[in-house]
This record gives sequence, structure tokens and C-alpha cells, in this order.
Amino acid sequence: MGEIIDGRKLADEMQANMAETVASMVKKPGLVVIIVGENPASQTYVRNKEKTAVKIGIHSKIDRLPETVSEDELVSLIETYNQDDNFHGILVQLPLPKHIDEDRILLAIDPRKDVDGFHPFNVGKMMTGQAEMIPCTPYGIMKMFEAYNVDLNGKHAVMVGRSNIVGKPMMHLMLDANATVTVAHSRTVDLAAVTKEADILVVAVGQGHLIDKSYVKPGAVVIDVGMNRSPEGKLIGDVNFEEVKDVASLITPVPGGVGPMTITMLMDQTIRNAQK
Ligand SMILES: NC(=O)C1=CN([C@@H]2O[C@H](COP(=O)(O)OP(=O)(O)OC[C@H]3O[C@@H](n4cnc5c(N)ncnc54)[C@H](OP(=O)(O)O)[C@@H]3O)[C@@H](O)[C@H]2O)C=CC1
Ligand SMILES: Nc1nc(=O)c2c([nH]1)NC[C@@H]1CN(c3ccc(C(=O)N[C@@H](CCC(=O)O)C(=O)O)cc3)C=[N+]21
Ligand SMILES: [Mg+2]
Repeated sequence: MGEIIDGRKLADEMQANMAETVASMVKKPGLVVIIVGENPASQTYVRNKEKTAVKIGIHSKIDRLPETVSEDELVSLIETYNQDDNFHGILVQLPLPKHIDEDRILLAIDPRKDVDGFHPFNVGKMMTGQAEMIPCTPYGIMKMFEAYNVDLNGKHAVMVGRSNIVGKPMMHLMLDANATVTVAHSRTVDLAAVTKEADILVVAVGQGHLIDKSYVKPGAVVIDVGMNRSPEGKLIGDVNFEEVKDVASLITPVPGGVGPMTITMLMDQTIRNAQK
């Protein structure tokens, strides 16, 4: 039976340290979150971010825009925050409605305030060993590895999922930590055969309980990024936790695993920006 990686507890510890840092700062770090439309899942994340910011002492603002807002209006709003010294971080919650071009929106954010690390400038910096802003979910997972003494050096890491916000940056960070990295996705033939080879398995696909114990090598470290609703309306991961916990050596639960760490790293980067 594996050990559970307590993301909630680690996040609380890190947040307590951040609160001390912020208390000693004359100018408080500021974070603005822009959310378009009424996606209920997005609303939950945004509420959690707000709660955490308040707890740490970060000045936080949420701009809620109607689903019908135009791309140009959203760009001008971002431009005002680019100029506003009270905000050190700007986050535009994804996904955006279909009529808005996400690439254009991400480009509009001043890279110095891009606390998500999604701007192509920051992506390029990270890929070339000059990272300044790191996507928060992969960054939080690396902090979990550190806290639980998971050494990636020479290990076979398998990343399932290749999105710009999780899979690709996670692939890169594990490569930088000297793992041998395989990336799997929806066109992978025989996914289980690939994941069974993993010493470290990170899953970000958005398919509830896709990964059962037949996908996991005994003793593997399993990180579940997924956030899905079960038919009964429960929040569940991409990994069947109850089954896989008996095979894995270390495993993250959902909720209480990766999610709280994502939010923590967002606060970390906002504070770091404010100190610059
Ligand atoms: N806890 C947290 O902090 C966060 C959680 N999430 C959650 O993580 C999950 C993934 O998010 P995100 O990366 O944005 O998702 P995307 O939908 O952007 O990407 C999903 C990836 O999974 C792949 N995939 C889908 N189905 C399968 C399958 N059956 N077998 C193998 N690969 C598959 C897709 O392949 P292809 O490229 O071929 O389409 C794609 O690369 C979601 O549940 C999301 O809610 C996301 C961000 C943060
Ligand atoms: N620009 C942008 N940046 C993001 O970082 C971003 C985004 N868009 N869009 C959506 C995804 C998803 N995401 C989560 C963050 C925290 C939890 C989280 O706090 N989860 C808690 C509880 C969730 C609950 O109880 O509903 C947990 O797992 O314990 C989940 C998901 C950030 N994302
Ligand atoms: Mg779109």
C-alpha cells in the first residue's frame, strides 16, 4: 500500500511561509484574475484562488466578464492591467469562449506579469533554460517531488497528455531533472503498455478514472492532475485512486493533491514578481 502525497498539507505549509514574507513587504503583491462567462468549474477555481490570496495577504481582484465580451474589449482590459503598478500578476482563466482567440489573449499579457507562464516569451525562456515564469501545475508537481524526496535522475517518467498548460511544460521540467521522458496522448497505441514502464507517471487527460491498476508498474510514483465530475457529481481524478494506491509507492489524491499546489505556485510567482 502506497503513501499518499498530501498536497493540501504541503500547500498550507508553503502558504504560511508566504504569508510571513508578504507581511514584511511594504507594497503588497497584487493579482488580478479575469474570468469570462459562467463555467461553474472555473468559478470554483477562481473562488479558491481568491480565498488563498486573502489568506496570504495578496491584494486580489476578480474581473468577471460576460460570455459575450469581444476579443478587442478583453485585450484592452489586459492592457490597462499591464500598465497598472498595483498588479504584479495577471491571469486569464482558460478556456475562453469559442469566439475569442486564446493565442491573441495570451500574447496581450505583459510577459513580466504572466504568472501562469503561458506567454510564448516565457515558454521559450523555460525551454532554453532561462525560466522566469513556470506554469503553476507542473511547478507545483516538481515541489511535491522535492518535498517527498522523489529523485527523477535516470528514472523513466511518462507524461500522459500534451497540453500547453500541463503536459508539455511538465515534460520539459522532468527532462531538466534528468528523467528519461516519454509523452503519451490520445493517438498513443497501447497506452497501458507505455504507462506500465513508468517509474514516475503523471496523468493530465481529463478522463475520469482512465488509469486503473493495470496501467501502473508496482512501486511507481503516480501524480493525478485530472479534475472530472463522476456521474454522481463527485470530483474525481484521471486515476482510479482506490485501485492504484495499492500498487503505487506514492500517489496524489483528488481533491487534495495537485490542485492546491497549483494555486500555491500562482501565489509564489505573484510574490516573486512584486519583489523584483
Ligand atoms: N489540478 C490542477 O491544478 C489542474 C487540473 N487540470 C485538469 O487536468 C486535466 C487535463 O487538463 P489539460 O491538460 O488542460 O487538458 P487538455 O484537454 O488540453 O489535454 C488533454 C490531453 O490528454 C490527451 N488525452 C485525452 N484522452 C486521452 C486518452 N484516452 N488517452 C491518452 N491521452 C488522452 C489529449 O490528447 P491529444 O493531444 O491527442 O488530444 C491531450 O493531450 C483536466 O481534467 C483538467 O481539468 C488542468 C489544469 C490544472
Ligand atoms: N489561466 C489558467 N490557469 C490555470 O491554472 C487554470 C486555468 N486557466 N483553467 C483551469 C485550470 C484548472 N486549475 C485548477 C486549479 C486549482 C484547483 C483546485 O484547487 N483543486 C482543489 C479543489 C477543487 C474543488 O474542490 O472543486 C483540489 O484539487 O483539492 C483545480 C484546478 C487551474 N487551471
Ligand atoms: Mg477559443
